[in-house]
Amino acid sequence: MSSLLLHHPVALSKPPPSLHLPVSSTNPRSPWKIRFASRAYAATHSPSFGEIHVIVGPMFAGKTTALIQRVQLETDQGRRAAMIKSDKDTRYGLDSIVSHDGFKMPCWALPDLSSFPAKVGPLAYDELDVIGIDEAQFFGDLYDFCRNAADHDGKTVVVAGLDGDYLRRRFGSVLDLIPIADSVTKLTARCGLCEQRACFTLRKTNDTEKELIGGADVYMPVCRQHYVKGQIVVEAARIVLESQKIKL
Ligand SMILES: Nc1ncnc2c1ncn2[C@@H]1O[C@H](COP(=O)(O)OP(=O)(O)O)[C@@H](O)[C@H]1O
Ligand SMILES: Cc1cn([C@H]2C[C@H](O)[C@@H](COP(=O)(O)O)O2)c(=O)[nH]c1=O
Repeated sequence: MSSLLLHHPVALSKPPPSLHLPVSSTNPRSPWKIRFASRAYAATHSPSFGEIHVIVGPMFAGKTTALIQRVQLETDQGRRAAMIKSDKDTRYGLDSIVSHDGFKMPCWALPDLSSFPAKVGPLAYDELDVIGIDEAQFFGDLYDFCRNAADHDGKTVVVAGLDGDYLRRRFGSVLDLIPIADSVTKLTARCGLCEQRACFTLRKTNDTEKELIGGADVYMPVCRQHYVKGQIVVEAARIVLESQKIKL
């Protein structure tokens, strides 16, 4: 399974950690000594810190495409990367992340993120520079995993997921990452009804559970106007169906 660690054919070593030490060259108390000591300390003690980049948006906004492109770019630059997705999403099998346009990348499909280091092997985990996570809304341990990976393990974590569900409520812990993220990107899709910018996902069926795996058969990206109108239509249909059930 180590083939799922994506890497460039030419092995490059990790870049050295950058020095951001507040040493002033005008310090009257032996500036060179302080600067030298600080650099020596940093070289031996400074861990290389990671980063967290979050990509959110409605369905069909291009989140998976952006994640694949970002991780591909990293591997092209010689960094070692692995992709993870939730094993709840079985739409395209479990061995690949696949965008709605058909772009693919091999991945680990896992029930949770904490099992990843053991699954991949501790040595292989240590060597990883970049971890991509798709369908992040489905991971209950998303926050702890990403924080540890970036703060303590020096990983660059790129996370793609839904910020909101079909009722526009927060989805999983994706939003909890914002305070610990280096960057947050909200992508938009095209409204399935008017082609305007779409920020929301409309569920076209009467199902009410929060988690319901599906694609264009169940969901449509919509603008604000069509989200509000669409909710009224779906709710009206639900009431009609409920009343018919009662009569039967
Ligand atoms: N029914 C559809 N509605 C909207 N976009 C679609 C549909 N089917 C395929 N697409 C394509 O899906 C692409 C986005 O795919 P993807 O990166 O998987 O999005 P996300 O991960 O945000 O759901 C769009 O650029 C669009 O070309
Ligand atoms: C809105 C919404 C979506 N889901 C599911 C449907 C899909 O399986 C994924 C999202 O996939 P994508 O890569 O963002 O296209 O999430 C859900 O379970 N509940 C919802 O409310």
